[in-house]
Amino acid sequence: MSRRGNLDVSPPIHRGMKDRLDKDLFKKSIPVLGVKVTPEKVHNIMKSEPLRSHVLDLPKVTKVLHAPDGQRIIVLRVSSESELSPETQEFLRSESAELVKHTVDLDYDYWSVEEILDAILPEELIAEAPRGYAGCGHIAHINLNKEYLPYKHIIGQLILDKIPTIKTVVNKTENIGNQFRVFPMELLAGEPNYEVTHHEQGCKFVFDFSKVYWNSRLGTEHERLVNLFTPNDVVADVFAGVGPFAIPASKRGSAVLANDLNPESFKYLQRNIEGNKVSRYARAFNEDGRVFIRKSVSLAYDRPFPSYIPPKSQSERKKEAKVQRHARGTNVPKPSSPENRAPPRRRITQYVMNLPDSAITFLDAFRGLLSPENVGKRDLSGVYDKASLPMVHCYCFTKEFEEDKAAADIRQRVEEKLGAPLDEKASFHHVRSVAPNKEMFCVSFRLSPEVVLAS
Ligand SMILES: C[S@@+](CC[C@H](N)C(=O)[O-])C[C@H]1O[C@@H](n2cnc3c(N)ncnc32)[C@H](O)[C@@H]1O
Repeated sequence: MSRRGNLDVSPPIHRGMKDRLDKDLFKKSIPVLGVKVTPEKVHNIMKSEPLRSHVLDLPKVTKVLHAPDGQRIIVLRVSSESELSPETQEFLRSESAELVKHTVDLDYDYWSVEEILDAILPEELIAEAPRGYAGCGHIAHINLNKEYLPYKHIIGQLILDKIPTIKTVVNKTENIGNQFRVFPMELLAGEPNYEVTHHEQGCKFVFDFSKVYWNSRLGTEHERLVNLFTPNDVVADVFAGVGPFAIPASKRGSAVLANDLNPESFKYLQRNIEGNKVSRYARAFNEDGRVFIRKSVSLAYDRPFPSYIPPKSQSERKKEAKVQRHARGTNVPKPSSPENRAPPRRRITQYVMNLPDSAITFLDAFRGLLSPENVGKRDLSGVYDKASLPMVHCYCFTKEFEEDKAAADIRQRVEEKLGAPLDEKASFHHVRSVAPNKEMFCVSFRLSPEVVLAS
């Protein structure tokens, strides 16, 4: 029960309400006392020591009212005079303040999602009741356990009504997504509009939440990896989704080949590349991951990326404009752009593989990656160097919770697929606990000559 002083301000209980949220039933009138004073006295009396602690302090409820006779009423959190101490009563008399009756009316808009839910759910369901949602643009996404399903539309309507930025509420209906990691979902409340605009790492992502993979909980991991990359890198993102690694990496100057097999992800990936103005450094592909890995070296070699030019500061732009104005009409040669001087980027330096269920099973695609059978007659000498072959960042799940055991389990599965040992510098980063006995890790390692030149 929610109390303010002696007042019970919790919503009325309506257990058993299921299919439809009847907002009209959430009304409560609470009798209280008010102190009637002249407008000039309001401030001093409210702040005075004897009265201060008795003034009503409910969020969203006015504490000073205008009386029809021009006086003001300071609303108190007591319902009878006997709840005021003798000193307070004496103080009010000395100020010629009159005690009057007043009613505080609360309705549906007053209470929070949790307070109303607690008034509706059977008592045995309250402790474990869903207390939050994952937000993605204008969509709130919840994952209800089956005992809460009879209340799903009420829960959806509550979130919709109470959270101003939310326009659509969905429930994930199964835990098993399809090949593209897209989960079936049902609309609980709001508009059936699933195209969202979501921001991460200063980039804007547009995508259809019902047709592509997106997980806002991976934001920190996306950022961690992108921070490892530099403008010297050419990154091949094998399972790119709508671009949460690829777009921020290219915005920071890395060149990126981004691939996803889901045609919907590919469509939004292209749209996000354009929308974030990174087409110079990012290209989208729509291939199976294995095919993409095999082609990646040739893709970067045949159509190298221009070197990175950092955006000019305002003062640099002004200075350049001045030089150009000065040079106009004279024979002063135009300064050559830094792009013309720096070599183009054609060597892949990083592979990102975020498909944790099965990414490890794609690792054999790196065997013979740089072999003539895979790259044809292309001359890779001077491009790839045995000592600095590409890094691979491969996401995976393991049942092992302890870092040592998890690393041993992952190492064994990775080495089996690569057909070669990982070097001792390989690192194993714990990303998050997905479920009991399901830990997500990222293993990062450098490809070895033995693997990439295997026949
Ligand atoms: C777990 S999501 C990761 C997406 C994105 N990188 C992220 O971090 O949010 C895996 C992605 O792999 C794509 N995918 C699944 N199977 C694939 C395959 N065989 N080849 C290429 N992409 C695939 C899915 O469509 C999905 O977008």
